[in-house]
Amino acid sequence: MTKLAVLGASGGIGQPLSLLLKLSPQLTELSLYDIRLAKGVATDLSHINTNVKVQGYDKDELADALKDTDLVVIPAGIPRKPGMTRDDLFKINAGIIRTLAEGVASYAPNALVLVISNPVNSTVPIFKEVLSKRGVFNPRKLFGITTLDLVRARTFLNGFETSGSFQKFDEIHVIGGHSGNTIVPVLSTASKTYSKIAAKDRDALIHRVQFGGDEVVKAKDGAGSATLSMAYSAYIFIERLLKAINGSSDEVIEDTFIYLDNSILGASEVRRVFPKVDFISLPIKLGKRGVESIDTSILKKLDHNEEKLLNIAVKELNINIAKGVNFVKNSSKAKL
Ligand SMILES: NC(=O)c1ccc[n+]([C@@H]2O[C@H](COP(=O)([O-])OP(=O)(O)OC[C@H]3O[C@@H](n4cnc5c(N)ncnc54)[C@H](O)[C@@H]3O)[C@@H](O)[C@H]2O)c1
Ligand SMILES: O=C(O)C[C@H](O)C(=O)O
Repeated sequence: MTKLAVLGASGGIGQPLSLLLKLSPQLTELSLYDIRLAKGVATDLSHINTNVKVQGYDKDELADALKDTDLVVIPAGIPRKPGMTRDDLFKINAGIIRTLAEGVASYAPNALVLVISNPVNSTVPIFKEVLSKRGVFNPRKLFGITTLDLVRARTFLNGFETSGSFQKFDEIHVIGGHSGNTIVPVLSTASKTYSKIAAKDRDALIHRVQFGGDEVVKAKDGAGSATLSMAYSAYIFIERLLKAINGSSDEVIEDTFIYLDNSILGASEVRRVFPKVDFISLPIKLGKRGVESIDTSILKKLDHNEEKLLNIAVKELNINIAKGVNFVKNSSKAKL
């Protein structure tokens, strides 16, 4: 029995993600929550003859929506319009995430939590701060979803859009954070494909992965950002995480944004390289408890350019993280 709640289930990401989750062979129950339309989306999906039971919940039913959930995935919040950065979403999304984190702390304190809402570099720290304040933070169970960056890197590197051919993926990762310069594609490990690309094309490829979100925002022309590719990315991450928590004997490693708690194997090694960073996306070994350990071997595999990009990323990341942490600290002070 595995129950998953989607918070923000009626949105551009929430709806296709809920559809994919309704097809999941590893879930038994799906709880759809939104401030609008969740019951409609749930009723629609409930007519599909798969084994996942679906229930919708209205604005004032967060407690019921979260009851007995094993996983909570959060795409609630506003998306970008052309000309905006992800950080511009902070003003509105920070408050939404804080409210939902309070809900999770009260009604699903043991659930695994997967945050999609932007700016991820700040919303995940907000979530952590709220759970910590409430005494229920478990560093093995909180994830920022950065899978879309990896999906883009795999697509652009292999020229899938133009060739349309499906090849076996090269061993690549995307580390750092989830916005512009904080996104660090590690493509040099894909030796066969990457070495064939000329240096100027490599720079263009890296830039395209870092700023791929802008392409979609521009093409949607004010109607939002990536939704379908994001739903796909969240779904593949969730399926991998479910496989790991269900005790798969295969090794499950995924790039995801986590808190570097000292109890996690590999965290102190990352902190030796980047003493100030508290959250970062790296290849994470997943297991029954959620985060098992950090695969730090990636840090030794970077080429000179990737090392340079990671140093730039970490500086910006630290600013984004501090913004999230201070938001919760300052709002707690304001309440005193
Ligand atoms: N992590 C990533 O890689 C990634 C990728 C794409 C988009 N995003 C982010 O995901 C978020 C959602 O994007 P979207 O395109 O689905 O937006 P959307 O506006 O289409 O949907 C957001 C949904 O959240 C709901 N919502 C708002 N406040 C809520 C609350 N307090 N509780 C529950 N639901 C609430 C809205 O009613 C809406 O249905 C944005 O912040 C976007 O930037 C992240
Ligand atoms: O670009 C955005 O604002 C949405 C998302 O973070 C993306 O990478 O597509």
